[in-house]
Amino acid sequence: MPDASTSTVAPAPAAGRSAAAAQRLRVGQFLLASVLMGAHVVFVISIGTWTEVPAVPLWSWAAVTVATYVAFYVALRSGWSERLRDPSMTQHQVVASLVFAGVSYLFLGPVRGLLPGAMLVVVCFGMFKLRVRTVLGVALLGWLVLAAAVGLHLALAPPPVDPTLDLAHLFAAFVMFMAVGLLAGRLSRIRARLTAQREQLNEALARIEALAHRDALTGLFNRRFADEVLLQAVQRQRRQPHPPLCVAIVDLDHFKRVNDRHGHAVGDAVLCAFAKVGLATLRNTDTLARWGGEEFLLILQASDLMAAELALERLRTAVAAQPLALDGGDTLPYAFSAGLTAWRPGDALAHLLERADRALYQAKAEGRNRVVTL
Ligand SMILES: Nc1nc2c(ncn2[C@@H]2O[C@H](COP(=O)(O)OP(=O)(O)OP(=O)(O)O)[C@@H](O)[C@H]2O)c(=O)[nH]1
Repeated sequence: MPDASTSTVAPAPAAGRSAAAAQRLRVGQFLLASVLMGAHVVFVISIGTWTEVPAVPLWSWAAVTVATYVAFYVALRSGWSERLRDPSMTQHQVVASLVFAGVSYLFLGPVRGLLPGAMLVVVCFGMFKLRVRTVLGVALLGWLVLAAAVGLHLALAPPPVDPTLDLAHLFAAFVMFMAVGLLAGRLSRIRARLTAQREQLNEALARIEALAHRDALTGLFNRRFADEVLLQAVQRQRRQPHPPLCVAIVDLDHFKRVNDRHGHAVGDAVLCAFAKVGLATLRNTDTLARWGGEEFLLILQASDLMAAELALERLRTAVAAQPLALDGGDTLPYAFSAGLTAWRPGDALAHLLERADRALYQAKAEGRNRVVTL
């Protein structure tokens, strides 16, 4: 439905997802991360039980991990996270996951070498959302937790201790984490470029839509848009005749003379001055459009003929009170004639316009600078 007000600009297209869709996406991403973390917890408990890791630290680790994920879920679903700068809590989730994963190095016995790879997946989760510095920061934190777990593992291991494998894990984890951090930098630059391009496209689209509805000279709605508004108003009138609909064709008087005496530029300035006075004088539920040349169409929705006549008289008085200021201090008075009519049951759009046109013709014939109602 076109915007029928005289003063509003065509609305820009919706620029982003709705809040509900964004929330759904956050919860979806969180559930995916939870499934992966859940699988990790099951894996660690299985390996830990199999390798006879003491039950208390193993199950405590699992309980704290699960409780933390439940807390994240509640924070997301309840909307509490909306108060945070990042309502998806990506950074919090990545940090928590890296800490829990890092600690699990202590429980994985002979398969602990798999852990740096699993932690890398967590860091990768962050790189789509977080800034480079943050990704590098959380990756380093994850690595430090892993390093502490490796240190503790070596300290607790019965002698003789061979640290080669564990230090190799640590080295590989450092290289992989930092590499992903650097890749995150590239990704973040691409993301920033895409965001800027999307904003530019949205702005361009809004401008194009506005231009498609507007007359280039006066800034009023153009004939195409007025046609759409009028057609929809007539269709609505057919379904529901009340409140009434009035239409006026407004034509500037002796406009050819203005052009001939003062030049086309002054003629253009008169058209713009009329548009300005019209926008300032009419209600913003009325639609004033340039119909062509020095002719304008005024659609008054929810106005009966008496109200419409008053509106046009108000416009006539305003136009008379504000002649165009010319260079050199002179002023150029101008006036208009208007043919006004109201929609009648059975009227098609063409009937309405034809009656308004006849009324305008009569106004011109009766001496101009007046409103005739038919
Ligand atoms: N400056 C300017 N003139 C325009 C524009 N569009 C149409 N015109 C002029 O408007 C004038 C209209 O002249 P006519 O149709 O003879 O009407 P009029 O002189 O206003 O006479 P009445 O309508 O009978 O009062 C023509 O001279 C057109 O060239 C425009 O965008 N800018």
